[in-house]
Amino acid sequence: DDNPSDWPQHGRTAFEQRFSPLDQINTRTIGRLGLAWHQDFDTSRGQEGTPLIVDGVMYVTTSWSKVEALDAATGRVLWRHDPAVPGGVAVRGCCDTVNRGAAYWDGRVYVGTFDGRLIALDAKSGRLDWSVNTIPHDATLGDIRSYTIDAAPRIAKDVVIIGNGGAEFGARGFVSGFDARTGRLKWRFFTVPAPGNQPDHAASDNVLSSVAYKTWSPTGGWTHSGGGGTVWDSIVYDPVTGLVYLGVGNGAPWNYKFRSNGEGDNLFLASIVAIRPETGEYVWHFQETPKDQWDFTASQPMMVLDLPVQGRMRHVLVQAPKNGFFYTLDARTGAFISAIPYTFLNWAKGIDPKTGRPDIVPDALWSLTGRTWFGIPGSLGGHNWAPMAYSPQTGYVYIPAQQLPEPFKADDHMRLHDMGVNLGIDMSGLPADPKVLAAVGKTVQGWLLAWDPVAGKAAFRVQHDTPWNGGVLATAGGLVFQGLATGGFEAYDARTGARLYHFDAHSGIVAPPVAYAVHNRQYVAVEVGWGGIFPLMGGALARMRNDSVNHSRLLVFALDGKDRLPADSRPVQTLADGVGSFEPERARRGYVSYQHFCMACHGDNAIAGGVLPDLRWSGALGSPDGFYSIAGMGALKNFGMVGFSSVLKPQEIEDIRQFLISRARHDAALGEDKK
Ligand SMILES: O=C(O)c1cc(C(=O)O)c2c(n1)C(=O)C(=O)c1cc(C(=O)O)[nH]c1-2
Ligand SMILES: [Ca+2]
Repeated sequence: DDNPSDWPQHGRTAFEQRFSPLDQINTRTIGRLGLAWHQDFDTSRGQEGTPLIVDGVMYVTTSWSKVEALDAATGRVLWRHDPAVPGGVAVRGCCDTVNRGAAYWDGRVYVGTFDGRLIALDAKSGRLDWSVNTIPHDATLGDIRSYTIDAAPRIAKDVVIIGNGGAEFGARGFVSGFDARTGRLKWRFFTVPAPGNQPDHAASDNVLSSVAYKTWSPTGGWTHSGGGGTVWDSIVYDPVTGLVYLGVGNGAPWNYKFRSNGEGDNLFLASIVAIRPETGEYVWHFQETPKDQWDFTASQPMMVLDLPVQGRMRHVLVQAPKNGFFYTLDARTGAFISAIPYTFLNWAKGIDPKTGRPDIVPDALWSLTGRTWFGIPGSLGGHNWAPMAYSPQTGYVYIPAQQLPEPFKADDHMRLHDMGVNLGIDMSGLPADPKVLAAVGKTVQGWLLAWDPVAGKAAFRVQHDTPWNGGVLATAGGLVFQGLATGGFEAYDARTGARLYHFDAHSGIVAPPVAYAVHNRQYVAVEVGWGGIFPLMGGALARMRNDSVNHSRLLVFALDGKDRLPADSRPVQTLADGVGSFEPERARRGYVSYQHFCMACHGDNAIAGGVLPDLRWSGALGSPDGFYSIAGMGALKNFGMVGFSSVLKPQEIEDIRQFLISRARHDAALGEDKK
């Protein structure tokens, strides 16, 4: 914390509290806050990056893992680096081609690329120092299917640590540690055992065979799908304990019965695992959600705090994972301290106060009951990846919390596909009936939640219009900053939640703001760009009370800032001329294929959330051949839209086109176009 002007690490300091000690912008001066400068990005997909600021230079990462170095006072571009991620890789990621940020260490900038590389750039020139493939195609990795990187690397003791995503498709989670100078692999830690419990010659060998393997059915589907457990976002290095904490993700596939024959807790899924940065050696683990079948990742951002617990100061690790409980663990030992619901949840009756193990509601085990479970939280969690912040002034943790219920029902004909997601869940989404949508819409909520981690309860909640809001920044000016899904950039009084500032950013914000200073002038910067999984997949829910589109840019605020954004523009979408007709039976079949292969990006039931094309209004709908050239043959592959001819027959792709026409005609009749 020697350098209050900088934001040199992902969560500013190693403890990742996202608190800036700067106070020039404060509850008294906030009325003078204005846009100082902005800078457009050259991509129009989700922006989730945390900018780093070191000695007056800002390092930002954008969608497709691109990197820019800017003069942090003026926005002048110093260098740009495009790692040229092939467009077709987009389809290997569940959740947009986002990137959450770089790591800086000793004159180098480290970035994980969406296609699985870790690159080290010279911080002065942007020149590539080294590049390694973190996902080697060797036998130890089990089924190599869908590994992508969107998380920020972390640095601990001269080791760069990075994981990956992919558990919605099929992946076996692991993290790797590379020598920060040379890029040489030092160790690898797998989070899930090898299919036959054979050694990987990795740091995880002992603990996997002695502890984890017996928590899996030896004949479960995981032996083909990899089991999941991807470390796709949070990794925290704690210099006080010398440990690295890994936030481990969900099971692959989600369906626990298919995955593990309905047996065992499936370690280390949905767990926090502590390892040593020098060797990758296992130290402790804590499983938050045994038998995961709700995508209840423990990969949500973690932070380290020193807090009084029953009158005694403890060095703790806290997390508000998807499953709805706020966890406090002893950082050195992993010992369970508490887990308290931070949002409404219905999957567990409570938590064993000694062990921290949840008492799971039997009906919630949808893969075993065969019945539909209306789960709260749903798979997007009570809190997803958007970072929380802590203010030592108030003692509150500020959580971008949400409520997004979801029906879970087993797919009785589960088989593993080569393309598209592999969840083992019935993929039907919401009906198009506006009455049903309105009813479901009422359950969909978003808040800025000020959580008192000592008292174990909410201090206050700021109600937002929608879920999927941005990450949070707390500052010594007594302020909390957050961007919103609906495009507002807001500042709140950290004590009361009173809104003190609003700026219309013209596009949903999901990224977390940062604060820094150059020449004694304080700035607050945030990446703008609606995206991530919710607007891609969310369908009607993502459009509820929100017409956000993606305009990707960096906004930088300061006192007396005078810059302005160009006029807002939203595309006008109408039924394409000559869109043609459809056969109801073909459209019905097309719906099933659409939900399986297209929905994850273009939205549930063909309603897109403002980032990727809404296919109801696609100009390609009128031409069977044109549509096939894109959806079958991959004419738009360089933009991230691959062809599906290897998994869908031409007539199945034509069924999808007819389904989209049926949806366009239905919704145009409801007056849904032109929005
Ligand atoms: O299981 C995984 O491997 C994995 C990866 C990712 C990712 O890499 O972004 C997400 C998720 N899961 C996930 O469950 C999730 O809700 C999610 C949201 C986002 C996002 O960036 O908006 N990514 C991911
Ligand atoms: Ca997941």
